[in-house]
Amino acid sequence: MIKVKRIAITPGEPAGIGPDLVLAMAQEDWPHELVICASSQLMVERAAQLGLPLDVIEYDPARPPQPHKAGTLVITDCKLKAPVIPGELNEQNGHYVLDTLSRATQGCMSGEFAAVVTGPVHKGIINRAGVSFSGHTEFFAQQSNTAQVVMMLATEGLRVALVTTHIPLAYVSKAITAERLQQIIRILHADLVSKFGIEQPKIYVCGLNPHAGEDGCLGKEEIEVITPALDQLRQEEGMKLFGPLPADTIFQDKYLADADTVLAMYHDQGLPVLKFKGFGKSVNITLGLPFIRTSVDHGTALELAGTGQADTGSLWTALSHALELVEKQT
Ligand SMILES: NC(=O)C1=CN([C@@H]2O[C@H](COP(=O)(O)OP(=O)(O)OC[C@H]3O[C@@H](n4cnc5c(N)ncnc54)[C@H](O)[C@@H]3O)[C@@H](O)[C@H]2O)C=CC1
Ligand SMILES: NCC(=O)COP(=O)(O)O
Repeated sequence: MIKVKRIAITPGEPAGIGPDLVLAMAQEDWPHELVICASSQLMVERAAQLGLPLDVIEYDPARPPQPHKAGTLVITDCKLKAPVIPGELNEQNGHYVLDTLSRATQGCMSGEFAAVVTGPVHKGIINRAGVSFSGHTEFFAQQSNTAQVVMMLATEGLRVALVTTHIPLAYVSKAITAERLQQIIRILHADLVSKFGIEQPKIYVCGLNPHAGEDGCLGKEEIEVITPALDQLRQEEGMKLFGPLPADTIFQDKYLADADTVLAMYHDQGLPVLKFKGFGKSVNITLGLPFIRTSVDHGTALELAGTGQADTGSLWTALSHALELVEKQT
């Protein structure tokens, strides 16, 4: 019999679809306890707007974890700073969102929670609230004092990891140093072995420039940085790395049938392909953190908040994936 674990869930931006999705997911039984880091008032109001039954249970860390029962929500209350209107961002609640993430981090770091699953946040409104914030990935890394983490999204038949995450395109080339690339690949390799049970991961690496630089006439990063960094890892650490290959032709069956993951150089080089294949059925996983963190593949979809039209597919995938990782760990 499996031991019941506590999984933290952060619904994210209160005016977005995160609360709706969490409420919809809560309508089924789950084998582990789900602890929602959010405002109880928000969840009760949104449940009423959606016409969903809800029995709120105040979170008690002293109580042994219980499997999640359909129609209930165990909530560790985080106070809103302002009332919420679905679909309307309010910068006064920027700090509320960060409070929910900090509560989850603190619980994951102390061992209170076995994992955290995050709903979508709105990066812009958190910045408008006066906090420099580029994403959960960077926030959790900073809060857990982790120097380097890796963003990887996965859907049926494809995993895509990123060398750079939420930075302007103009900064990407400078950010791709041999040191960073090697750190990222080591984390990716280690987690594919330990978390995904792949003995000798095969990592297919994209070039940065069109046609992977075309022998240097369309850009020199492949020759000066990427190829030497990969060669060193192949020779000294025995990793199975392929490339750098042109990003416009790497995503074809010939390579994907063999690849355990594709490593893209930047956000919009890899994620559009992944989302074209599996938007709404993908999970975002942060590798290299001292705890398990999975997330949805989509954003706040403000126009759908409170309508009951938002699709729960990605949250379901993210939660199922977190539970798999938790069970594998034990
Ligand atoms: N995990 C996270 O916290 C993420 C947050 N974001 C943030 O979300 C905000 C809005 O970003 P957008 O680029 O507009 O992306 P979005 O994912 O919110 O919306 C893109 C399109 O997909 C639709 N959509 C998204 N999720 C859906 C769902 N579950 N069911 C049905 N339709 C859905 C929306 O209605 C819209 O048409 C931004 O601030 C962005 O930074 C974006 C991606 C991930
Ligand atoms: N495109 C992924 C995204 O924006 C979510 O990033 P994060 O908030 O999980 O770091």
